[in-house]
Amino acid sequence: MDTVFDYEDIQLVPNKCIVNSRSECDTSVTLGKHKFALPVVPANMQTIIDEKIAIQLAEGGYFYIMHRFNPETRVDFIKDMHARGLIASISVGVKEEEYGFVEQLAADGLIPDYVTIDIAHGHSNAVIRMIQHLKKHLPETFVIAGNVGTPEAVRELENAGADATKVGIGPGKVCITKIKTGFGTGGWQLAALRWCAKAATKPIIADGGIRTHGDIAKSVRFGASMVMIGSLFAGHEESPGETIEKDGKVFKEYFGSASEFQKGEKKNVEGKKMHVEYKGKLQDTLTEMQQDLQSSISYAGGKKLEAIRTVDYVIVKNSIFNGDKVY
Ligand SMILES: NC(=O)C1=CN([C@@H]2O[C@H](COP(=O)(O)OP(=O)(O)OC[C@H]3O[C@@H](n4cnc5c(N)ncnc54)[C@H](OP(=O)(O)O)[C@@H]3O)[C@@H](O)[C@H]2O)C=CC1
Ligand SMILES: Nc1nc2c(ncn2[C@@H]2O[C@H](COP(=O)(O)O)[C@@H](O)[C@H]2O)c(=O)[nH]1
Repeated sequence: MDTVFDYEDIQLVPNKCIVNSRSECDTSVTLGKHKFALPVVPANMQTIIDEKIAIQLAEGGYFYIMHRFNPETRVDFIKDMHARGLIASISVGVKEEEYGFVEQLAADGLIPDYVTIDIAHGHSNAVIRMIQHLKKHLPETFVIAGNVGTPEAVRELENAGADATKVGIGPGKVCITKIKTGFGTGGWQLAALRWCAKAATKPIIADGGIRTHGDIAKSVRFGASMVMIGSLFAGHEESPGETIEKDGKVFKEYFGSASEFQKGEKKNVEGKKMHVEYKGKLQDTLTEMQQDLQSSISYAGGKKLEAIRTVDYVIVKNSIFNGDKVY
């Protein structure tokens, strides 16, 4: 591993513009059999997505991944999404009961379009076994496996049959893995993404650490096909979770999937809870993200997302904000 860096340390270098308007730039991306409006997916966390948001995103042409924390609702969720003519994209864990769940889906002919194996330490035999189980019983389903932070892990999960791997251990806003265990890609997520992308032969989803819309373009430059985002999607009108008022300002809760609040117990806690300022409508954020990414594509000197993948970059080591606050 050579030089490491993170989102803050990088600036992309502009190329000559070839469009007359940023609206000419196409931010769409294909993952598996479907095309989506943005290379962005809200995190599969309980304070980020619920059934209503999943429908809103799918109807709007955005990718989504439903979380796995109400396991008993997943069958009806798949049926409902398919009845509406929408993609069904769910998450699973690796505990014993999940094997039976996958077999039941296959027996009932309920085939999710996407299944994400959502585990903290994805470079494990438990995840490899689940990939193989999914591929055996649901061969048509696109399987996303994670999370990992090394090229070895990407190769092993791809070889086991994963259609995409999710990279990011510890860079999340409500993550405390890096502090509690000393491990992860926190602080060097962008470099880890580049390292993993060099080994990957299938799509990579960069997960965690996105703090500004420009970080999406940087992720694409360093090899991501899709970017998973939690904190920037927290705090919207539609966001699940408690709303509080403090000093005349409205906040909404955002908690980690490995937090005490999610688990209901203080065991192997690797996540925390925070309150984020109310952000208004989710669609407004998605629209702004799309406009910013269209602008990124224009600076890359192209009309499509692919233009970003080859731009030059410089390492500026934590100086790009120059004391400015972004949000
Ligand atoms: N992206 C990230 O950086 C991180 C994300 N998370 C999120 O938190 C949620 C909970 O994750 P997770 O605890 O994996 O899920 P689960 O609580 O469902 O645990 C899955 C299984 O893996 C075992 N397990 C968990 N961590 C380890 C480990 N480090 N080594 C060996 N076995 C392990 C668990 O056993 P046991 O509990 O007995 O060890 C359990 O049997 C997920 O949504 C995940 O995405 C959590 C931490 C980091
Ligand atoms: N270490 C932990 N990571 C977590 C936990 N819950 C979720 N996550 C990861 O964070 C990203 C979102 O990151 P953000 O910077 O965009 O907010 C999410 O997709 C998970 O991979 C947790 O409890 N601990």
